[in-house]
Amino acid sequence: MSTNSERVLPGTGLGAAGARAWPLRDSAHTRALEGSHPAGTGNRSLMEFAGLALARLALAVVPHARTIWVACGPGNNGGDGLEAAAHLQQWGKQVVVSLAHDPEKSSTDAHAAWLKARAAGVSFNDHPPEAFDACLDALFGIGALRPLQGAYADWVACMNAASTPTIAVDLPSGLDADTGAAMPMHVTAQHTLSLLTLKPGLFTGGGRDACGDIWFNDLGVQDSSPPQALLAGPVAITRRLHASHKGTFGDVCIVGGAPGMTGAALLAARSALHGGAGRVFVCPLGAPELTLDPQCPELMFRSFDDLDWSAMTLVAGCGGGQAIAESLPLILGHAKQLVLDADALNHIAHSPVLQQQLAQRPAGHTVITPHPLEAARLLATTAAVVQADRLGAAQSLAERFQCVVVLKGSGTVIAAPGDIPRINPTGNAKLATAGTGDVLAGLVGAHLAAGRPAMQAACEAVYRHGQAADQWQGTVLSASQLCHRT
Ligand SMILES: NC(=O)C1=CN([C@@H]2O[C@H](COP(=O)(O)OP(=O)(O)OC[C@H]3O[C@@H](n4cnc5c(N)ncnc54)[C@H](O)[C@@H]3O)[C@@H](O)[C@H]2O)[C@@H](O)CC1
Ligand SMILES: [K+]
Repeated sequence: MSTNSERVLPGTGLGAAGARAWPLRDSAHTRALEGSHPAGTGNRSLMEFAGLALARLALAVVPHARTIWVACGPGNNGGDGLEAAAHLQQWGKQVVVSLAHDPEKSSTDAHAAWLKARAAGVSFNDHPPEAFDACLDALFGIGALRPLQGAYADWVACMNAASTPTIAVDLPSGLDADTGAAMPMHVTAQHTLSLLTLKPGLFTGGGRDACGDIWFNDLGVQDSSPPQALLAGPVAITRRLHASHKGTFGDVCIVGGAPGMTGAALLAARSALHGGAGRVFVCPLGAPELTLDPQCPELMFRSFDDLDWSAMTLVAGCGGGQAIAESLPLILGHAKQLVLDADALNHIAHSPVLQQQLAQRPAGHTVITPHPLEAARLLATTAAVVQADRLGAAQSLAERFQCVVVLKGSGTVIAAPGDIPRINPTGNAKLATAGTGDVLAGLVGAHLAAGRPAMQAACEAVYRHGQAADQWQGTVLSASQLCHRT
């Protein structure tokens, strides 16, 4: 095995350069994998490999650190920290370890690591050193069970307040490995080294903000079993045939824009056009007099009742307000390919009849793009419940409504019935502004119109949408600027 770890993603706001499709595995699978390799590879335990990989990463990312504080918890996460502490001390660092448990009661491996750290000359102190150049958060990994209290909470506060970097062992303490839900008290690290498996919780919910740069070391254990989720990889550039015409890339029709919300429909339409659709029609429900978008004269304006949209990809919602409600039965019943966003989803959430219509649409032709509150309305729950398990919520929606679901937010989740959910690695907080959701809906429409299967269309559009924000140099990105970049 290599003790060099691989960087999977840089911290938030730094783009997803170099990202590729990684398998993500939950803690139950990780424990089963650990159980099938109790002795690691060769004659070293997995913990010994983990400790060496951690110490090497620390040397690589904080090479000039002299004093390193290692905060160790009572389980094997703490054992990893003790192994790393022994190496770093032997390599000339001044290592201070804090423990709040009796090491005589640790697991066999963690006890052996404690003896090694003592033999190496590591200092032990039950409170953090007055000054330290870097810290290893080895408090809790996949075994964190309850909110952190007492000394553990104090140590987390100390790490988070320090101006020096924290490297989280396996995952930041207080973050749920499977869901990315962060406890009120959790570590905010600059680097996280995920061990043995890459956990889904690092990439969604509170994960990205808590982890910083995400690194991975498989500890020499190869795992070819199906993952519980996938990190979505970059979009392949598709070659457009020379012998193409505007019909080749499909027609998109945007239905939305209730009075005062015409801009939402225009944003979706411009985005579909710049996203590669052959022709884009707009049905602005609140502004029938509108016949031209001067900034995008390619768009064609029609009344919804007069347009033959039966062979088009429809994008419905986009500032549709109350006006979209009366068209939804027709749209759900007859649209060939369909993207449902915002107000369309809110109306569906309130109507069992529309819900049934949605679930009965032909498989593989519908994408819904809810944010957490819209997802909560559809699931008859709260946004907090959705955010506590974003993967689970997206998969439930996909199964219940038999469609592809794009659950927006930090680490957008894309789920389809019977498929492995994807977590998107691109995007940043510049997207947290009005209209970016309309841009995404239009872009999904363009990818569907180009003939992509619904899951692929959704994954590609979400990746490109986030990538455009990652590549944007300014600090503020408006939705209309975003339209042109995707
Ligand atoms: N699973 C694996 O394959 C491997 C695991 N390793 C490490 O071991 C970790 C998992 O070890 P464990 O299962 O021992 O779990 P943890 O080390 O995450 O913690 C579990 C221990 O903490 C206690 N605990 C949980 N929440 C607490 C709280 N709020 N306050 C006080 N005590 C609390 C539990 O009672 C238990 O004793 C991984 O995250 C990883 O760092 C590595 O050694 C290598 C391989
Ligand atoms: K940790």
